[in-house]
Order: sequence, then structure tokens, then C-alpha cells
Amino acid sequence: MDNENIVYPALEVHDLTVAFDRKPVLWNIDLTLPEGKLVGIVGPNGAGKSTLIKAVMGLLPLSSGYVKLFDQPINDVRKRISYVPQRESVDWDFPASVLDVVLMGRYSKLGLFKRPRKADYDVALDCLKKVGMEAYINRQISQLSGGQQQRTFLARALAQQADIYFMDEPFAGVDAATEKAIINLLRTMTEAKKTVIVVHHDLQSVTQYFDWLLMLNTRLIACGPTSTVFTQQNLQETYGGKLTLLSDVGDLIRRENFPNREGVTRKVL
Ligand SMILES: Nc1ncnc2c1ncn2[C@@H]1O[C@H](COP(=O)(O)OP(=O)(O)OP(=O)(O)O)[C@@H](O)[C@H]1O
Repeated sequence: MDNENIVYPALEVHDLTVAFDRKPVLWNIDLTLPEGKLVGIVGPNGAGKSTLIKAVMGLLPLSSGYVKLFDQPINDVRKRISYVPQRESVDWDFPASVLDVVLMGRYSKLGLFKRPRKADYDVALDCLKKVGMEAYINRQISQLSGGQQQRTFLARALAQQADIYFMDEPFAGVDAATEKAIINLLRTMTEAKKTVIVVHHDLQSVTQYFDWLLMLNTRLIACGPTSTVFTQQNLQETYGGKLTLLSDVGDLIRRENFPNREGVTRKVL
């Protein structure tokens, strides 16, 4: 076969274990994600969702296993990766304007000591327009609302023009209109063959938002098309006693009318 026609997965994780102070918080994770999907990662608090994306990006040491992005080791494809961290993990008092932050997204393309050029400013402004933040370009980031901070970080990620995006709870603290705007933007990105991986907490919106779903609770419970893996059994395995009213999600599954779904009896765990 012609090598140029081989389509590699966007992400492959093999036998990945991550530990803090020798205590594993992720065990033997094996998964593959195809290119161009909007992927949700769900699981209870402490399930290892943030740890998984940090480990995959090479930000944490692995106790075992390896990761490939587009069939390459992570160090060879860093420029193709973009990361939106949890909003509360960022120092928003750092003195920088909205435009400064979005231009930071261009630095990996500039190389060491190079200054942004007009083309970089144009990309940054275009990305700010896409997230509806063009009116705030000179505002200090400390003076933004939570939703505006989230949009700014999204614009910075867009400005990187990466191929795979990792986003840690991009909807945390944003209003319904902003959430809708962000999800629409993420969809246009996947239509352009970008792979977008989102840590997410709201189970009610899972079937509506994500093509592909990764269910995690220190071990991988399921990974696949949402229509196949978002089942009562997988939810129970993922959340156990932490999901108090499983019937609400069951109702949602029924409404979506997916195949292979049985009705969920009302059950308070
Ligand atoms: N730097 C660290 N040192 C020690 N333990 C850590 C560290 N970071 C995370 N952990 C632990 O690893 C486990 C997984 O944490 P992680 O933040 O990945 O979970 P999560 O699924 O993203 O949780 P949440 O939904 O609460 O954000 C937790 O038990 C957490 O306490």
C-alpha cells in the first residue's frame, strides 16, 4: 500500500500507568482515538482524567507504557498539540492583556527570540473574533469574567493551529450561551479534521456533544463511539455509588433512542 494513504490514529496509549508518590492513580490504560473526533472524557472526581491528558502530553512521568500521537513519539509532534488547562490552575493576576495571551499561542511557530509578525497578529485577532472576544483585546486578563477567561484561553489554543487539542473542563463556570458557542466552535474544528479531547462533567450533555467517549475511573472502563459505550452498565462501572440518580441519565439514553439500550429502572445508589 502507498504509505501516504495510511491514516494513523490521532492518539494511541499502550499499557499506561501513572503514579504519584509510588501510588498508581491510572492503571494499565490502553486506548486508541481516531482523527477528527470530538472526544469526551468522563469519570468521577479523582478518576484520573486530568492526569491522563497531562501524561499523554508528556507533562508527567509514566510508571509504565508509552504514547504515540499520529504514530510518532510525543517529542516529535509537540507543535501539533494544544492544551487548555483547567481555569483555576492558571495565575490570572499575571500582568498580560488578552492579545498578549493569544499571541503566546503563536510562539511555538515563531522559534526562539523571534517577535510576532503581522501575520501572527492577524491570526490572533481572527481567533479572538471566533470566540467573540474582539472587543476585549487590550483588557488585562485579571479583569475578565470567568467565561471571558475561558474564551481567551480557547482563542490562544486556536492560534496555535494544532492538530490535536486537549481541554480540561472548558465549560467550567461558563454560561449556557458561551457553552453553546464553544461547542459549535469545537465542531467546526473537528470538521476540519482536528481532534478535540475534552474533560467533561455534565453527563446530561454527553450524547449531544461527543462523537466518541472515554469513561475512566483510575482504569479505563470504556472507549469508543458515544452511541456504543454510553450505557447504563458502563456508567455504573465508572461512577459506582457516586452517581446518585442513575435513572436521570437512563431517561436521557432512552430519549436519544440509541440501539442496544435497555430501560433503566429507577435506582438510588
Ligand atoms: N501532583 C499530584 N500529587 C499527588 N497526587 C496527585 C497529584 N495530582 C493528582 N493527584 C491525585 O491523582 C488522582 C487523580 O487526579 P486527577 O486530577 O487526574 O483526577 P480528575 O479525574 O481530573 O478529578 P476531578 O474531576 O476532581 O478534576 C487523585 O486521587 C489526585 O488526588
